[in-house]
Amino acid sequence: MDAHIERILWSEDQISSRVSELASEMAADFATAEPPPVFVAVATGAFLFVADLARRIPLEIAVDFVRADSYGSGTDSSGVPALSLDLKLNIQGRHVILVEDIVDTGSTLSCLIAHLQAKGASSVSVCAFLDKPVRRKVHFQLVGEGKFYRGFEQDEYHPAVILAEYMYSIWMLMIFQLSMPQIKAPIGVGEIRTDAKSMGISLQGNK
Ligand SMILES: O=P(O)(O)OC[C@H]1O[C@H](OP(=O)(O)OP(=O)(O)O)[C@H](O)[C@@H]1O
Repeated sequence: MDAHIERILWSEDQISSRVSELASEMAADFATAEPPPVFVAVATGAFLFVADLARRIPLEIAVDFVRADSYGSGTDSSGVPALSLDLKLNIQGRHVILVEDIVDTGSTLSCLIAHLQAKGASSVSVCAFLDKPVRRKVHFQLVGEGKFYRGFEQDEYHPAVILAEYMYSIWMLMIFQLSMPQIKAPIGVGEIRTDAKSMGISLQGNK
């Protein structure tokens, strides 16, 4: 295994058989579509995935590419993507299958689906290699009879992320407690006193 790969989620055989299943499912769904559907792959990430699908699907499909860039850094996009590569094919009245490698916040898909609909696609489906529904921020709507074909789903957070978020919550709670002035609030026969130094709460009788 390469040094930069932390862990393997799915083996080559698992991926290969899942791609074949997706191709078979789409072939059955579009068996009678005339003309056959167009694969619109989202550059750059989806180029290998669309090639694998195209080799396995027994239909005379056409392939084209689009690209939408959202200007951000690291793994979080800035939000609203802008189209930076457009189709060459005319998709007016055609069934389109938008092929993505990863669906994360959903903003890229949302932007591209609207674009394909505006170009006159009769339906827009999505075929994503990997879906991360826990990261979704933008809800995307398929067009016409469009379906969502999903290769794999990654729902869980990485343990390191869960630990980091837990430690952050504890740290924020400690800062909150330390910055609070001492509170003296009577409740019936007793009172609650917060001791900022020990961050404890004690019940004491009224004096
Ligand atoms: O659901 P979203 O939050 O919009 O993110 C998903 C998009 O982000 C990635 O592309 P990226 O912008 O990294 O470009 P690339 O494929 O050229 O690497 C990925 O390939 C998707 O297209």
